[in-house]
Amino acid sequence: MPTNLEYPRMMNRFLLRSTRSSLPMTVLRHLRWLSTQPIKDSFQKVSILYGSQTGTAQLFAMQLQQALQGAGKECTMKAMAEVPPSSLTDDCLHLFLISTTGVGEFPSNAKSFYEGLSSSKNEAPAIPYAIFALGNSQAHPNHFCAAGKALQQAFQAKFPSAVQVLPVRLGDDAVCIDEEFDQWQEKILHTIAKGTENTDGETPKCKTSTLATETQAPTTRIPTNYPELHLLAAQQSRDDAPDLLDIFPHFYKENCRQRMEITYNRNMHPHAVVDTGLHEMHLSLPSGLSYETGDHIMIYPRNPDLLVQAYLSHVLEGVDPSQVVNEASQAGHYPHPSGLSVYQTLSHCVDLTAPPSPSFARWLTSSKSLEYRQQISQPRRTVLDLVMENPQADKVSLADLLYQLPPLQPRYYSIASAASAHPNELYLTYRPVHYISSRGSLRNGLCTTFMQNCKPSQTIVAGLVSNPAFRLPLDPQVPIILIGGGCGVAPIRGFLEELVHQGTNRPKNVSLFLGFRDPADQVYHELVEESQGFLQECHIGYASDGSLVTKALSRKAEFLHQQLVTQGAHVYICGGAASFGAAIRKTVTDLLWQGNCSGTIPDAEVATSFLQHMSSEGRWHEDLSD
Ligand SMILES: Cc1cc2nc3c(=O)[nH]c(=O)nc-3n(C[C@H](O)[C@H](O)[C@H](O)COP(=O)(O)O)c2cc1C
Repeated sequence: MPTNLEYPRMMNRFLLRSTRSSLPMTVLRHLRWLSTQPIKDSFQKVSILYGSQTGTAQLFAMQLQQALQGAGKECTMKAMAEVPPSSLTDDCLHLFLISTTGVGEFPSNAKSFYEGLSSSKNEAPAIPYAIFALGNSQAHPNHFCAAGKALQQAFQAKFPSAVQVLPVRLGDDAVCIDEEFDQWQEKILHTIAKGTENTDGETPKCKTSTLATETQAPTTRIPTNYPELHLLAAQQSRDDAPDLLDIFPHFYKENCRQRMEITYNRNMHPHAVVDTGLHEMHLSLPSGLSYETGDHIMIYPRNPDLLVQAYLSHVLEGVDPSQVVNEASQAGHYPHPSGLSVYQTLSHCVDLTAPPSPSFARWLTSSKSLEYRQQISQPRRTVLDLVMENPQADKVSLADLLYQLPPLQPRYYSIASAASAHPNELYLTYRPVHYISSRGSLRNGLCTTFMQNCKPSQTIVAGLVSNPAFRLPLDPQVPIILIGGGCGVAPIRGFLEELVHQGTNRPKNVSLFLGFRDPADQVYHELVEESQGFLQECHIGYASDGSLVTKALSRKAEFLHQQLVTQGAHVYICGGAASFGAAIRKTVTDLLWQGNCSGTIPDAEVATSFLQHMSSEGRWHEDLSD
């Protein structure tokens, strides 16, 4: 799920609902079993296990650990890969936080656990456990929380005696995952408290039927129970260092430990009054590094200096930015590299633009009845905003910030060039995000603004990410349908360039449907012209005059029906998940059955399963952003 365009997380459409009557039999069986077991001792010890690709599940795991330790529990936290399934015991509650990556895949630090579980023999004891799954339903509707669901199924199949103490919770990036996690965490604390308080022999009750629908705000926690930070006098300040590669290379993911030089970075529409047009960046590849057309790239941004200064002046008044956060003191709990100065940590390691978690926001605003989505996450209010708006509130310590804010994560982008045409460099197409929040403040996308401000000859820290599910078919006779909206043109540009580079023998069997805001966004005229030799259909439309891609697709219903149903075409959809991706999926589903061209797809249900079948056959490819 690349983000050539950074949008704030899409907000709530629906809440997950789970009722006891809709629970599978296996879960009901476990719940009945649970109600007869003396579980209070199991909950004295808690083990948190996370599988996280870009850090969110890990951050939630850390918050959970602090909340549990604050509640007096003995609590460990590890990546799932560090723990073999055979080591799980029944004297400890196991809490899994697991995201989904790739196309329905396990994060790399959870894969070995799942493989071990899948090959286990059914001899495990009654292990108590609960799962919080992370995913994005808009960007990945067919693989939503696939890893979390697969983990639960493997538990049920392989460890039939294991006890699921809460139904699996599917946290959705497209809704408000921080709030969903907060509610789940509250349930966990509540369940544990009930289990351990239950000293009179009464059996603990697991209120499964209401768990996923209750939305009352948690009120109790104040996030201050983390270990103390030890600060040392500055040795030598390197605050101007553009990255941490020389200072702390392990800060970056393994495939991201290289600098790439920017050779070109330009607004493709230089006369625009507002600088939100499509931009193109070229990066020179270090020797030995190669990519395939359709791959992604991860880029590490840093917080703008002005923002770091603002936090130092208004939030952390009196903190010396050159002091070094001491290595020895944090004993494995500190979430950032120790040995860095406060300034470096604020620049590179914490996301200063992220909204605080629900509990931190409540604490900052001294409000227990805060409407988190409406008041914090939708307008993307930051700790800086809340501190400046609530001068009477308690002072935020350096530890509050460093333990509570999400770690600054790399952002994914689709590569916009063909590897065959540019083996030593790659292109990115991105749109700088600047928008006015619902409370009237100007917001800038962190990574796109960082990229926009980069100059040629500067370097950035980046890494290639293979995307094997997003490749052109090897057989040139197979028809191809490319559908892109806005920044979704990036991977399509790569494919067109690849096809042009393959030469003139290609049959005329590629259809191109591109949609932009207005004609100024159509920055790839020349490439489209060069592609005419193999383009069977070519539609370029603009929202500004109503010539939408969905309308063009509907006009071509019969042709598309034939391509999809009888010609075995491959379809590629690239753009925003919530707006573009969902609209294209609906249009294609409708045209498949409403045109009733062949009579083989009689209704919407059959059309939907036809698309799912295309997806499992590897003919329906999506590259959608949040
Ligand atoms: C490259 C990539 C691929 C993803 N694939 C899926 C997916 O197949 N299914 C899904 O539900 N969510 C998917 N997501 C969304 C993540 O699961 C979601 O953003 C989650 O909060 C990330 O958690 P993490 O930072 O702990 O890895 C994907 C995200 C990225 C960046």
